[in-house]
Amino acid sequence: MSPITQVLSSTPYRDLAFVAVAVVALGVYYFFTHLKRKDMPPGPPPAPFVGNRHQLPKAKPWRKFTEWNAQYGPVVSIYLGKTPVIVLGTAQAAWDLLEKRSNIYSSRPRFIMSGEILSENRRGLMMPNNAPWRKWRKVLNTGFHNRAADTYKPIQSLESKRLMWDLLTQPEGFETHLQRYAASVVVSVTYGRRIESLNEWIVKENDAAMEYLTSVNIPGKYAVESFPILLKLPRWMQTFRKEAEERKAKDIELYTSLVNDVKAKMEDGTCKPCLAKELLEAGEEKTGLDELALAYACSTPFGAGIETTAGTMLSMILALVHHPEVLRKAQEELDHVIGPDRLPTYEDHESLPYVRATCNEALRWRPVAVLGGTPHAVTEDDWYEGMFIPAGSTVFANLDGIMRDPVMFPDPDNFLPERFLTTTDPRLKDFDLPFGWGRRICPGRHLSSNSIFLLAARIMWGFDIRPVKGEPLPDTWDYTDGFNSKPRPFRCVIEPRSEKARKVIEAEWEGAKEALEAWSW
Ligand code: HEM
Repeated sequence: MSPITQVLSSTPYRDLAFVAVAVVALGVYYFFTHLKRKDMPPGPPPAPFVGNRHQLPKAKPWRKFTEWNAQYGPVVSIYLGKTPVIVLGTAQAAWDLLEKRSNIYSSRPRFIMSGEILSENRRGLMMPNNAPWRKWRKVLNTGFHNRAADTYKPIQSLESKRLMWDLLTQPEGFETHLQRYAASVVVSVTYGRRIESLNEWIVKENDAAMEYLTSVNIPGKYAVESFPILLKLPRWMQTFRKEAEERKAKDIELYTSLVNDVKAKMEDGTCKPCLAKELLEAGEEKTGLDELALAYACSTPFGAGIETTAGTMLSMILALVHHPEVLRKAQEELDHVIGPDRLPTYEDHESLPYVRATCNEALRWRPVAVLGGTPHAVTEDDWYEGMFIPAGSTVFANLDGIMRDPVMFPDPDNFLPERFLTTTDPRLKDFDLPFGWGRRICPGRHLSSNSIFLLAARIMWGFDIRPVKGEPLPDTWDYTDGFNSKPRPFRCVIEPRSEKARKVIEAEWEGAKEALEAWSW
């Protein structure tokens, strides 16, 4: 042993050497992080290795994002572990980057457990911007673009009559009724079959698949998300795969059996228009999707279209409980345009500007996709207003903050449909901000806008909505956690506005029953 080695191996010197190495390593880490961060958007200083993770609350992280945007500006950068994260806090920043530079801002961060292992890269929502995603996206765009969405107006209208009946006969269950409506529309437009109750197997099985998907998506739950090198271990050592692969087998069985049912219905000539039918008729050559990819594509709306639509309607009801003046104005418009003898229809859309503004305001006041949906990822280094955004950054468009930006929406916490009537900003007139940006914009936006308009018009036409007498008003900030945030259960009174309204609702439901039969399997 050399004299130097001898000295260093004695205990006090060994400890000192260890501390010295640690200090130098930290110094190097800080130097390089600072160098990289120096030009990046401002934000709270990250801690070594964990970044800003410890500063983010486990529940409702978007509230912290909104605070940071208020403190540091419309574009903020933080670190989650070693991944740079960009938080956009104004619509302008989101438009400039996600819309105008959509060619490099439309990818996704890597989802190893949920996207790669559980879904074999077949769930488009989590796919990066690559050729399979573009095929998947084309199929959904074709299935639900503006005119294609019109195909589904009849089933939406029939289901809304069922909803009106449910509200008439069992008003306290309004949350379940909205959820059932949204689930039935989604299952009808994908597989051509409606659902009568949330207890049906098709809902339960799909719910189980979604629940598992959400459960594996929790940051920090699996070491492999932070250390992808674990994927290089021999397969038998990758124990984290086992449960997810078992679930994958069940998902595949469920999704293919649902498409096989549609095939059988097509053969006996009784299949209703739906996404699965359209894709099967087009064939693999046109869609570019093999059987399994097709089955996964058809499963998409179940995860993306139920909570979002029902959650927005719940926010609207909560807002109306607090703002009787809005309900009164909408009812004045409905009485004037529709009168007492019939339900509003899609044809009344252009004649009901205040109802339309109320729908926009519900989408703005409490955006259900509160973090702007699944985060985007940027694929090339970029500069924006003098700030450096490195390739590989995760990008959140924080709708919570964007929708409460006082410059774009003065008095943002107020529920004010009028803001959409008096605006001269074309981007508010054609309000698709709640549905995201660029190539990732929500493909279900026409379908869900059609639902929200018809439900809002019919419910406000037929019912009075009030707080429960003697109870405090429900809390307007008591919302669920998760990527989709909706009001936690609350109570209110929902009553028919008149005897005449009750009669119309009963008669419409009687008339709808037979037509709905054709959608029941
Ligand atoms: C009120 C109802 C809805 C709202 C507020 C909403 C909102 C959003 C938002 C904000 C995004 C993220 C966009 C982005 O990444 O920039 C999104 C994506 C998506 N939405 Fe919706 N959505 C709704 C209903 C629906 C419905 C009914 C469907 C299905 C028919 C649907 C299917 C999807 C899909 C598949 C994506 C992912 C697109 C992709 O990754 O390329 N959504 N939605």
